[in-house]
Amino acid sequence: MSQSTTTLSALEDEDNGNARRLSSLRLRISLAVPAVVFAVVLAFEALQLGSLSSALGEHFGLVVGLTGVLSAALLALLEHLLLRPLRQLARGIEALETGPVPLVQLGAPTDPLAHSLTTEMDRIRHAMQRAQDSIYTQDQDVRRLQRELDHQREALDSANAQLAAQNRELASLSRNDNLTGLLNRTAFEEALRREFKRAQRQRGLLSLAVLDLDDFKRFNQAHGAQTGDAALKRVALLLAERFKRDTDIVARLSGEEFVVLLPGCSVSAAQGVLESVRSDVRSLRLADGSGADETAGAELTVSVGLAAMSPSRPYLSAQAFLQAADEALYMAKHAGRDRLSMAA
Ligand SMILES: Nc1nc2c(ncn2[C@@H]2O[C@H](COP(=O)(O)OP(=O)(O)OP(=O)(O)O)[C@@H](O)[C@H]2O)c(=O)[nH]1
Repeated sequence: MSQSTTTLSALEDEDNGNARRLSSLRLRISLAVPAVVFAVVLAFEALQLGSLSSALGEHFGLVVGLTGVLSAALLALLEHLLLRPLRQLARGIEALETGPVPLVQLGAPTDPLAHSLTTEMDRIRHAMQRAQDSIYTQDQDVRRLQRELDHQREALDSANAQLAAQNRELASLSRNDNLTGLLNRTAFEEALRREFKRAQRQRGLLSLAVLDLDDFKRFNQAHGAQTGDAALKRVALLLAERFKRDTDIVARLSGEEFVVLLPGCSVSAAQGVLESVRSDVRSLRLADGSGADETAGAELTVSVGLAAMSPSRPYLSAQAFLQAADEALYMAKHAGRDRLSMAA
């Protein structure tokens, strides 16, 4: 059985129950009223005429008559004042669910009570309709707000994604050198601290080379700053190509100074690769913007200071390690440039 059928039959049951209760009420009033009236009349007669038995005997007919008349009057009064308005009220409430309440449904149009009830029912119905409209409007508002919220959430997500991308770019910018794209000094120092600690802990090998282009001031003056920039980029590319293991770190420390950090690399292996890098730099022919053949371009050399850390050659700190490589570079410069010097 469907739910609507069940609801309908429940409503019908309720209507039948109400009708039964109304009939029962009417029956009880019909019995109670004559009994009460009869008792009142008897009491009155007894008071007036002395004893109850003589009163009953002599005025029985009169008492019955009076009781009947009074009962009928009282019943008519109850019907008019109580039962009929109750029925009209019930019908009115039922009618509220379906629409406007017609006057005929509640009673004669001329009946002031029925008219007043109809008016009240209409007012209640209108109030309920307004409340329903208001709930509908609020529901629409909530749905609209929900949609707006969804849009704003999407916009926020997209803004967050953009922000994350910009942050990544910013982080990359703050870790990379603008001209060459290599790691900058900040990123290098971070890596040096990390790799130094690791080598210390694991008693591993760590090689560190500082490379500085020779007489770069003169190079710039002779060929122009643009050619100088191109030379820096070319050397950076060369280093990146030579040191491409995952663990290798190549950075530009400043102007014409580069650094290479090689975890797990022995001093002899590092020395071999760095010597070949030095030779490659000397072989570079950089166009100087004069339009001449590139092979006849500007010549460049590099000096290298190399320090190597191992269990037999420990350093006290990362800073001391870097300083050792710097001192080796100074020696290479002092010895005439275009060479590699080992840290003492
Ligand atoms: N083109 C160019 N030049 C730079 C850049 N950064 C630094 N320089 C120049 O590099 C030159 C470095 O000069 P110095 O410190 O005297 O060193 P050097 O001339 O190479 O001499 P040594 O290092 O002793 O061989 C300066 O003239 C700087 O202007 C850069 O990004 N681009």
